[in-house]
Amino acid sequence: MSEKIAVVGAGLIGRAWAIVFARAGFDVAIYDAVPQALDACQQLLRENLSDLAQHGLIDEAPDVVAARIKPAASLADALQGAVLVQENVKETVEVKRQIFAEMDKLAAPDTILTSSTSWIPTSEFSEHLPGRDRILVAHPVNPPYLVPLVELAPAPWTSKKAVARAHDIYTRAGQSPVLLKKEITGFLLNRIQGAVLNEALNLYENGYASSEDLDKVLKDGLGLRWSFMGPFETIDLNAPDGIIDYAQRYGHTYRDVAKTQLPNEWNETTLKQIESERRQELKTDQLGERSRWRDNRLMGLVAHKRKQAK
Ligand SMILES: NC(=O)C1=CN([C@@H]2O[C@H](COP(=O)(O)OP(=O)(O)OC[C@H]3O[C@@H](n4cnc5c(N)ncnc54)[C@H](O)[C@@H]3O)[C@@H](O)[C@H]2O)C=CC1
Ligand SMILES: O=C(O)[C@@H](O)C(=O)[C@H](O)[C@@H](O)CO
Repeated sequence: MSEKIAVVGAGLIGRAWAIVFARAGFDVAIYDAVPQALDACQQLLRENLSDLAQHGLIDEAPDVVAARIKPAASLADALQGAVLVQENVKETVEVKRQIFAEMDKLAAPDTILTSSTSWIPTSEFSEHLPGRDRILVAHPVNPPYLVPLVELAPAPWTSKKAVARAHDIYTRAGQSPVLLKKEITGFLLNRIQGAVLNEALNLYENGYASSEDLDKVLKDGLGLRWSFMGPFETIDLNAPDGIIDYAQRYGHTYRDVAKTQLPNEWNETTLKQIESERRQELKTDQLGERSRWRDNRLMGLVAHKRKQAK
């Protein structure tokens, strides 16, 4: 009998996690407090699975994978017999505290409870729970069935055994887990993503470049290299004698420039201006279609990387 994963919250990320685990052979129970969300989920799952199959990114027929994903009538039913629960509900600490208190009561003592939260450290929603030693953040990147990074961010009281078991399950599910050695808001990816967005907003707001050109800096520049190399690997190759040589050549300039890189206020005026420029390129009712375009481009990239790796 296959191991069971419970997915709580059948929205954008919950649905995607269901695909990740079902594709890897786990049985998946998916639950949502809003029945309509569960209904919508089934159709969207089939669309995503069909696209993945077209790019050769699932090894079984879409229907076989879809058959492993079963809606649960209650939270208790979803958690029954699960080895791991992936929570994907609203991004507020209050809702996370509430759902983890419920799940801690319902789940078997050895079930690992994880949150997809984008920013909230585990200790902010697990501290007072009896089963806190089996709770940790497992933050995905959207969509996790294409972007395999998952950030494991335990609280100081999360047991090493729970972290090791979570790491094993995500690895077997085809993900690429990284481990935070201590807690920080936003973990690794969103802090780095935030630093890039912060500087892009500053440069836009102060009239240095258009939003279109700032997007090009990533998609026709940094993003190309970073699609197969990280920042340290990149600079290690950008000076004849590697990273130290690079630092000796440019480190002082990065330090000086950093003093001018101030926190951005994300003010409404700037964001509305960028939004209006985006809406000239893409109407609001085209966002869904564009998301599928993004996923198909990502699928092509992932399929290419898989071929390269063989
Ligand atoms: N959207 C994204 O790109 C990413 C989101 N995340 C995180 O994943 C979590 C979910 O995000 P999305 O899927 O985008 O949100 P969403 O709004 O698409 O889905 C949330 C779902 O949870 C359900 N829900 C709310 N309260 C519930 C409860 N008490 N019990 C069961 N179901 C409940 C809602 O009905 C809804 O279907 C958030 O913590 C978010 O920060 C993480 C990485 C990427
Ligand atoms: O970008 C992503 O996929 C993830 O890092 C997320 O957590 C959210 O979408 C993030 O961008 C917003 O918090």
